[in-house]
Amino acid sequence: MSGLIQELQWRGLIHTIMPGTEEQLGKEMTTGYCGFDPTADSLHVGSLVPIILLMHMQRHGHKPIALVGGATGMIGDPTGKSAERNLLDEETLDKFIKGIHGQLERFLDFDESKPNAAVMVNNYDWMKEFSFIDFARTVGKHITVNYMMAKDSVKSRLGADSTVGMSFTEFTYQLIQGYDFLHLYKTMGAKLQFGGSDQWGNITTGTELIRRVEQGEGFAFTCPLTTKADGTKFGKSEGGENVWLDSNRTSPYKFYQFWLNQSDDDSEKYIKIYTFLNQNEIEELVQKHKTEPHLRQLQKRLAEELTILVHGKEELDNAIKASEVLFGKSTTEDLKSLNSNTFLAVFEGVPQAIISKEELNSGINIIDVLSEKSGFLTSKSEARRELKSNAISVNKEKVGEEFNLTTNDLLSEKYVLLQKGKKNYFILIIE
Ligand SMILES: N[C@@H](Cc1ccc(O)cc1)C(=O)O
Repeated sequence: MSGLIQELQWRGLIHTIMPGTEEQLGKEMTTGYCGFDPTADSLHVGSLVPIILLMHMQRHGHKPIALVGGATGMIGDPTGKSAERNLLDEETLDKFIKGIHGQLERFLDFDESKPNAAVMVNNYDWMKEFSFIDFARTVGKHITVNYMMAKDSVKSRLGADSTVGMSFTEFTYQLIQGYDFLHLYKTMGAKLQFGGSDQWGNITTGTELIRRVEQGEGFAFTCPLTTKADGTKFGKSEGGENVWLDSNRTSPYKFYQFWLNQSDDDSEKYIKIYTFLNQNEIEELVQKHKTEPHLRQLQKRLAEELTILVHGKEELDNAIKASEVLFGKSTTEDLKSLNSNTFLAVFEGVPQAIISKEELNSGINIIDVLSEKSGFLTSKSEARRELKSNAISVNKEKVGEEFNLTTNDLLSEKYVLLQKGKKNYFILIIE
């Protein structure tokens, strides 16, 4: 039961903590919650820390509630935003809620026979029947505008340097999140809320409401927002795209690579934050890493643990296999085992040409394939020369001048991988 805060502290997961929170957690099984607004149909790596916090809670015997913000998603959290956001339409929101719900489910234990079974709620369920008049009378009356205006999320939009101002809609956001905490306190006995450090303002509006309406006490802590040693933004791939938890948006291979590419400094910090390895295991790993940094053991372990956590063991194995394909240690069989998404992710940026299926049916000689059909090599004579010197592979297998490419050579029924020497790749897409 106890020890949760201590553990979060050495992992670097505590930013601010409300007095009494550690005592509360040491005293009894505590119900605590964290909310996720549906701003896309998938969560991205930025949401992993709150998810992991929910998991730590449950591992320490407390009861986690994951809240999906169906109602708050309709308003839009102004926290950290310098300008008013566009409202999402209901159909889009519905899709987003479903996506996020399905993802959160995977990380927690919902087995109701256990006292600390996780629970998933959607704040739309209690907000949808709340009339404006009721809300204004029963919630709004307890919080002054002066109090609300003192929050950073509001202050930054009222100052002289803000040209955009803030709508009444976004201004009310903190009251809705605050009411969630009050509602969960009353109906499910939730005494704790946590989130990223930027959520402190919204969370304390909740503890304030609990105090004023119920004469009760709510507790809270926040975790630091993940930063990178080089100052760039955490959560983007090499190409600058978001790294999502949904494998259709970010392939497990890319996800694996994202963690593998972290710097030494960052991975030393992240291994504590993002994995469940204990202090001894981590210290040992860090020591090993310091003596042989070129082996990138920290990065590898980080990438392994997270890929398993988010995508499972099978996808981790695929991701490792895919990573080896690019570095030449793999066979045709390994290449064939990649699914189409992973194949494209591994060979992202490799030049491509399209060939029609009919043409391939009767077979095309490799010299033509390499030269005029693809443009991979500049001429037939260059193709002959490279083939003679044994430099050309098709799907990782060396071929000679007599080789004919046919539909039997397709990977994922669609691709052929051409290679000259070690590192020059070319992809044929057959349509
Ligand atoms: N405001 C939180 C999400 C949230 C919504 C409702 C809550 O009750 C709690 C948290 C965020 O943007 O990350």
